[in-house]
Amino acid sequence: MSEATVTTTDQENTPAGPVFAVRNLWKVFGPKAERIPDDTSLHGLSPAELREQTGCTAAVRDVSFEVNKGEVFVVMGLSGSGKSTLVRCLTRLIEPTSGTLAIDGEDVLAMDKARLRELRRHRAAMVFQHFGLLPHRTVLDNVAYGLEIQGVGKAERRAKALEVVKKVGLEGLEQRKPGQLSGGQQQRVGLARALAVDPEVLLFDEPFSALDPLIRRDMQEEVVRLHRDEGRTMVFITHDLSEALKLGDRIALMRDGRVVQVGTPEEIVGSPADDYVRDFVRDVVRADVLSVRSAMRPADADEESRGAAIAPDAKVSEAIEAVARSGFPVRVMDGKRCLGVVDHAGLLAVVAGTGQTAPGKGEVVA
Ligand SMILES: Nc1ncnc2c1ncn2[C@@H]1O[C@H](COP(=O)(O)OP(=O)(O)OP(=O)(O)O)[C@@H](O)[C@H]1O
Repeated sequence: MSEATVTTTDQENTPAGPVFAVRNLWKVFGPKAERIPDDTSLHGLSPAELREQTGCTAAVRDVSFEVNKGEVFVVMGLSGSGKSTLVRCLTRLIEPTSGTLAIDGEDVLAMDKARLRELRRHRAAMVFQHFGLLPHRTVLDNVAYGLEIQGVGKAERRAKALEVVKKVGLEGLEQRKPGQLSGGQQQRVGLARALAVDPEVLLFDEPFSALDPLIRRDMQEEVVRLHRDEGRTMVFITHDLSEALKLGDRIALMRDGRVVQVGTPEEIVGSPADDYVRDFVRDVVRADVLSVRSAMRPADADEESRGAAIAPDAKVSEAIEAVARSGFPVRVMDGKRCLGVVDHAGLLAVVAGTGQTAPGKGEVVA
C-alpha cells in the first residue's frame, strides 16, 4: 500500500520523520507497577510467573518501534498479547508505566490535559470495534459529532460530514439512525466519524472482528482504497494474520507484551525472527506474499535480453504463472534493467520454504 500519495493539507504541514516514535515502553497493571520496568531480575519471567511473584501483569514490555508517515502499521498478536494496551498508550488513553513516546517529535508523556485532548480529537482519531455510535442521532449527525465537539460551526460540519459519508460509501443513508443499519454500515459510520476530523493518524482497534467474513473483506478493501486515495498514516490492531498481511506496510508481531518482530509482510513470512513467528506464519501461502526478488538468481548472458519480463515487486504466484506459460526463466526487470531471472527451481524452493528468503531481514527487536 506504500505507493499512496499524500494529498491532505494537514499531512503536508507535518514535519518529516516518524509520526510515532516509541522507545522502551512499558505498561504494567497491578500493585507498585512502577518498580517492574527497572527490576531486571523480573524481566525473564513468564507472564504467569510475574503475576505470581508480584501480582502484576506486564501488558506492554519494553516495546520500541516507529510508525512512519503514510504507512499502515499493523499491530498483530494473539488475544491478550498487549495490542490494545499498546495502541491505547499512544494517545495515553492508558497511561504508560515507563518509556518514551513522541508524535511528530513532540513528547506525548509531557502533554497537559488540553494538549492531550487536542491530540485525541485532531491528530490521532480512534476507530473502535464497537463503533461507539450515538443511537438517537442520524448517520450525518454521528459523523459530524467529532467536529461538533471541536466547536466547528453547523454549516461547515454538515458539509464536511456529507463529504466523508460519500467517501465511505454511505450516500443516501444520511438520515438513518444507527439501529437501522447493518453491522458493516455502522462500522462505516464509525470510520467516517474518525475521518471527518481529518486526523493525521487513524488508529483502528480490531474494527472488523465483529463483522461477518464478506462484510469484513469489503471493509478491508475500503481501508486499502482510503489509504491509496489519501495516504493517511494508519495504525491497525488485529489478531488476524491474513488481515495483517493484506493491510500492513509493516507489521509488529506481539507476544506476551513484547514485540517479537517488526517487518514488512514479506520479511515476517520470509524471514521469521524466531520459532514463534515461524509457527505463526506457517500456514501462509508464501507465493502470495513473497516477491520475485526472493526467488531470483543472476541472469546468464543469454537470458538477460530475451524472454518474458516481470516487475521486482510482483508476487511469486504471478511469476509461477509466467514461467509456466513461457516454459523459460522469466526476467525480473526494474524498468529497462534486468535484475536477474526466476526459474522453476527458484520459485519452487521459495514456495517450499527451502530456498532464498525475503530480501533483508525484519528488524528483530526482542
Ligand atoms: N486494566 C487492566 N488491569 C489488569 N490487567 C489488564 C488490564 N487491561 C489489560 N490487562 C491485561 O493485559 C494483557 C494485555 O491485554 P490487551 O487487552 O492489551 O491484549 P490484546 O492483545 O489487545 O487482547 P485482545 O485481542 O483479546 O483484545 C492481558 O493479559 C490482559 O488481561
